[in-house]
Amino acid sequence: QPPNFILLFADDLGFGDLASYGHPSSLTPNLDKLASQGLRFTDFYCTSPVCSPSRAALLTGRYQTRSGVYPGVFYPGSKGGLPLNETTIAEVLKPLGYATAIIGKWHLGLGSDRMFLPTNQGFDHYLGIPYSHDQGPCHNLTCFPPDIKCFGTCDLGVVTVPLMANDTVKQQPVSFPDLEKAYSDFATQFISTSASRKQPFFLYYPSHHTHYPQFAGKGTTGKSLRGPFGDALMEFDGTVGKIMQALQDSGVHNNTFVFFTADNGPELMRMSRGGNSGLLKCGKGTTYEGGMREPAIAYWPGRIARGVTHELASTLDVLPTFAAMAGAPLPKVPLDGFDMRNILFNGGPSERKAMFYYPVDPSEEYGLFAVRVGKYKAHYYTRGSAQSETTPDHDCHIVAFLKYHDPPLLFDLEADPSENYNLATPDHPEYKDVLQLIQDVKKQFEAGMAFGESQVGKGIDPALEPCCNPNCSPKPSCCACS
Ligand SMILES: O=[N+]([O-])c1ccc(O)c(OS(=O)(=O)O)c1
Ligand SMILES: [Mg+2]
Repeated sequence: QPPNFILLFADDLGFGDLASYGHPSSLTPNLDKLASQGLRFTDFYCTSPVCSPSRAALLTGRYQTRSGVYPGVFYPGSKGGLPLNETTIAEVLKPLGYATAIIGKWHLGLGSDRMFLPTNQGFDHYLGIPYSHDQGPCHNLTCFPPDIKCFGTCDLGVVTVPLMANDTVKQQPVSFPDLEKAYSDFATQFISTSASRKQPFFLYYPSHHTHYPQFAGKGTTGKSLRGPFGDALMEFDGTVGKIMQALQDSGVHNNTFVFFTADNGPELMRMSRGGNSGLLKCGKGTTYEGGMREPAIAYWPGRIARGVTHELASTLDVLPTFAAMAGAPLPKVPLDGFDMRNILFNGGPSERKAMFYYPVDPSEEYGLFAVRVGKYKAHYYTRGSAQSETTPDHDCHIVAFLKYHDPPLLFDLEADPSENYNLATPDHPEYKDVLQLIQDVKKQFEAGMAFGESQVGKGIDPALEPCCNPNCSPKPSCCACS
């Protein structure tokens, strides 16, 4: 019986946000149970410091530069999306008879005729918000019951945030306090239905938590020790617990591989309503470790031994690993991911020897901002980000403009994970060969990188914004159905 797959993907959650990664007040008992009984990664990377590119890489096993999902993120009226000729994990598994479903944040485009939505990308079912939930007016919405409004400002001048069921708008604006229960009900139903049919399944749950503005249902509002951020995180953790319980109740928990990680670093600009990157430098929007290194947990009782691994791994490696476990052929295109089974089942070394860091807006002109080979990381370019503002570290801020480093900054990430002590200085001549090795690896990678046409660069057409009553006027404020 081929294994089932559960892929849990948090939004803007930092390396330091989970209790199992050292946060003192987060309440995440279900994720902590996965961490203590599964394999916890300390050196796991996403491919972009923002959402859409990171999700493209997760679902295709290819850098966002190949699929064209850059620069930045998709908007409600974006014309572009994840090209349909890209093969997603769902499209890899479906031919083997898998039932496939996604609940939560898509953020890989809608486009004309909503052609880029999940039901055209290998997913049988979709229930969720097709982009970030701050990409629509939120000032009048309730984020925490009974009537606490969403904090701060969201995007104005576009439709309010819709809940989609497949390619139909089911609710607009979405009811945030009821949303997570809708997701967990859908997830548990999908699991029990697939199990009763003895059909292998793939459930992808890209949660909106803990992206700004935080929200939660009555189950966790005011219940955490960490304020609104902690309540949202606790709700996400609760859904993870319900999914794990559903696997148990359906008797498939011993034949299901559960993998958890997150899309990019925390939005430090939100201060206590933002995530935390632990001892890593900076956060979202930057190619410092805080923007790209993510919490990650692999769980499969009886097959994956509990423990911690320091092996290098990435969201790029999820597709090849799921394919190998299911016995599915790989897409016949250049892939940037590696099969992680040796790490997972044998506690052995990773096939991945390097990690390549692109900024929010990758270009062929500047190329890679940073490269990690083994324990060493070289920064060729550094730049701060508005999304990593308010921290004491000025390198993270928007005024830290693009800076070219020759020689590159060099850090030993085992001795100095916070990237404090640059080794590429005249009084460290012993690192010359390390720098040369990294330079060679960078050159080889970039020689094989062919940039696909920018999908985000295709621009925006307000008529493409999802509206539940399309003939209404005036747009976009008339798009509302309960
Ligand atoms: O980079 N951005 O311009 C951007 C815009 C809106 C978001 O909601 C966002 O957050 S993200 O979607 O989680 O990356 C990022
Ligand atoms: Mg995000």
